[in-house]
Amino acid sequence: MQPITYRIPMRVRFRGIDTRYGMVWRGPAGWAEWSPFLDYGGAELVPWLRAADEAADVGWPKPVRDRIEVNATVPAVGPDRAREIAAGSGCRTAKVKVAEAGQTLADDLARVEAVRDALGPGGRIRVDANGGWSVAAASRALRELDRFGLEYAEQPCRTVEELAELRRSLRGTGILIAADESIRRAEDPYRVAELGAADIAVLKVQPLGGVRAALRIAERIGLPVVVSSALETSIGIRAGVALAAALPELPYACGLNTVPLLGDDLVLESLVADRGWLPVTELAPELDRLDRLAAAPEEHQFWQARLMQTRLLDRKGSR
Ligand SMILES: O=C(O)CCC(=O)c1ccccc1C(=O)O
Ligand SMILES: [Mg+2]
Repeated sequence: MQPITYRIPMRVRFRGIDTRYGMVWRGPAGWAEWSPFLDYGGAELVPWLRAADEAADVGWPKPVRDRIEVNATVPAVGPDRAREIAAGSGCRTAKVKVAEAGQTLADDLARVEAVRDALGPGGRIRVDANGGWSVAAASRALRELDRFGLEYAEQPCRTVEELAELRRSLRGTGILIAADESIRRAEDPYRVAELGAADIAVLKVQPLGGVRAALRIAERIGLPVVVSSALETSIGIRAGVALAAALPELPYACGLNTVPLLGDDLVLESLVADRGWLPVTELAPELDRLDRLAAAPEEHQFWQARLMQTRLLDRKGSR
């Protein structure tokens, strides 16, 4: 079938995005989503396309579990909204965005404190700085935030070298480091492990080229893995669920509960956590939702051209 372009407003602005766009189509094996962010381009889009082709043409590897524990995702909002999101999610684990441009450590401390209050002492809190801190700023901020008990800090600094330096400086504090951008936007995802830059690897299906490609990285990287979303609709989240379901070990909750950040969804039974868990089940878009959420004709034309260019790059690269 011809790919359809969707357009879904975000409920909360996230990563500078307030409208999410992407394409979905059905192939012999099932439904696929291709939704590279608009700030990605060129050859960077090829793995995102391979992930969609896998979903449409091949389907999922064999699952070893039938449900996936997930974290609530708390954007860089004020403490009251943060408390509501964490408490309302039903999850035992929350991931809190920190180091947002224009905000201060005091904002991060208030947000994390509110989330600790919502989850209680048995809850787990991880923070994600998206590379927003220098080594010195991260070292100070993480020690202060750890008053509220941190499970780990995701991408506290931008580069692999900085992560390695920070991780050495935090030795003895028990604060763990997870790498996200240093894996998904890196030439070489294994440098993180080679340089001792992280304790945990965050893996996302679309930027890494599909479920099987991510499984191979998980196997080689030798670190515990957290599967996380790229803000997809339930169709794309299903691929993350397939990866999480197929990993031999899954010691941490996954970052796959991001459908609540979208204002709408393409399926009727959305992949939204029920008491902290996502089921491993099949799903398909509803035709009237595809109609209602269809992007404007000029937006669809842009995405068709983007898809065609990426297919050409994919063929060139694999020759
Ligand atoms: O991990 C989660 O809880 C949600 C996924 C998430 O945070 C995310 C979603 C889209 C783009 C980047 C990120 C990120 O982890 O930085
Ligand atoms: Mg991240």
